[in-house]
Amino acid sequence: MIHFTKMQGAGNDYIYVDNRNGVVKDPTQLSPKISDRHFGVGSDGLVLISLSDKADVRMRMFNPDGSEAEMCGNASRCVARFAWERFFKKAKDEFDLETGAGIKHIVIHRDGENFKSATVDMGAPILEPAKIPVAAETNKITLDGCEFTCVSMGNPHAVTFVDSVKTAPVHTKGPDYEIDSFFPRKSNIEFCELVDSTHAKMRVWERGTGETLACGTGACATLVACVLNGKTSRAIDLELLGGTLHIEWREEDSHVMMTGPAEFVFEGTFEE
Ligand SMILES: N[C@H](CCC[C@H](N)C(=O)O)C(=O)O
Repeated sequence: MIHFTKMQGAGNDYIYVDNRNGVVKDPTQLSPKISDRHFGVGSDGLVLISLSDKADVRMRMFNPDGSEAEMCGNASRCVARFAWERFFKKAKDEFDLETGAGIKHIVIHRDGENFKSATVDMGAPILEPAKIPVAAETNKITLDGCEFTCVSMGNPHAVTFVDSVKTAPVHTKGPDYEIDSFFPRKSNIEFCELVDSTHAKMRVWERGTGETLACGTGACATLVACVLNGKTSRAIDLELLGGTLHIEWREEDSHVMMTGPAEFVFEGTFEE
């Protein structure tokens, strides 16, 4: 019997398990079962929360196909709120989170005793093709005649610009692009529609998942692609199907800052 907490960040919903006592033995097996929206609890994946010897708290994120992602932006805000309320009892508003893509600094924005939002320092984007990874000389590739800008936020992303996210081929092309031979570790695929220099919209086909209502790392990768292609300023509000994230790519240290919501939905127990 596993006690879990369902949370969502901009509609990207995960199952969170306090795994400080190691109750989850095999997350690659558990994630597909518990994430199934008909035979399980239903979610975009499974997140294990535990203590860390390098930071204040640790997270590991598993896609519904059982694969582990190096980093997960929306989940990092939800883990931040979970730890802020349940581990730290709201005693500290800044702390560090250990992830598969390194230590991330968290700032909780509160209104008195109430959570408002969280800002995650997502670190610097990785643009070197071999480290994204993308099998190309540069981080710009052409797939199906469309140009993609490839960016890693610890996990791989490929961003293309479309006239309208409504008509973007998320489901018709996303699955093929995800596993294209350009991407040795597959890729998350983002379709971005520009609004103006400080606003854009994005839909995403996520590696190991399918379309989600939001992707935090994908939002960061999208902002980086917008700036690299001269499309927007370095700070934008990015509208996703499930909500809006504020993303800024700082000049001084090249870190990408992501701010957005994190909500509890329900508690439950799951028979493995
Ligand atoms: N939704 C997550 C990204 C999960 C990425 C995962 N699908 C991968 O394999 O990289 C986010 O908010 O960043």
